[in-house]
Amino acid sequence: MLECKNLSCARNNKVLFKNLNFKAEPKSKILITGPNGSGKTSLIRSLSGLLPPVSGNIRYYGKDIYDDPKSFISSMVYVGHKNACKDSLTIGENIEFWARIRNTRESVMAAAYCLELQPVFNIRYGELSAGWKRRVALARLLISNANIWLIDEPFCNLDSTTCELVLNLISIRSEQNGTVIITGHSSTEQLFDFKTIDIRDFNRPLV
Ligand SMILES: Nc1ncnc2c1ncn2[C@@H]1O[C@H](COP(=O)(O)OP(=O)(O)OP(=O)(O)O)[C@@H](O)[C@H]1O
Repeated sequence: MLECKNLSCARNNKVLFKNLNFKAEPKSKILITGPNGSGKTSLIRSLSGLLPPVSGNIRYYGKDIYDDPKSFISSMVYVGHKNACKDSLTIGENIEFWARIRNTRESVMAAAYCLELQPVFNIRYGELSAGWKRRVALARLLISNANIWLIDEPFCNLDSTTCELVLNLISIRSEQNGTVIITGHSSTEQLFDFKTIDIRDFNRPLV
């Protein structure tokens, strides 16, 4: 279980949120929401171990993730705003690159299949449209074997059919004892079964 206790975050001396508490159990899906600039990306980066909070802590099964980052990192996968792919490599080569890091090369074709990437598998990433690029980035989730998926705006640039596809993959991950935390600007009908954390509920000034 991932647990945030009294989490506070500031950027450029501006408090984004304060005393944020939540528990993310296995088999859960959580949506972090709020307006532009409210701190959704900052929160999900904190949860991924990339942005230490100003105060409070994030524990994974009781251990502070910033005390033992190595063991936490192997349990989670983070897909940020940026797709983190190389333009000059093909889709297959990009996915294989991540799979080598995770030691999961056998899952490359399955990941490509789940995200229906076969038609572009041998095309260079730099030549793809924004939506296809996002699909490639999301393949990182599937080659990770991680229990916790942290995804910053997963549906950015995706058409409605692909959104459905990704929502299905998220549901399967959570049903298989996973925890999926995503960010988005608002809750929609499609996300009705996500628990929502609205950053605005925690953005009172620090005193
Ligand atoms: N690397 C950074 N250095 C300094 N300040 C930053 C940095 N990244 C973000 N900020 C500031 O932190 C605040 C929150 O940004 P953040 O990206 O977390 O918000 P957000 O809710 O995800 O926004 P959006 O919906 O626009 O993506 C903003 O005021 C932003 O300017």
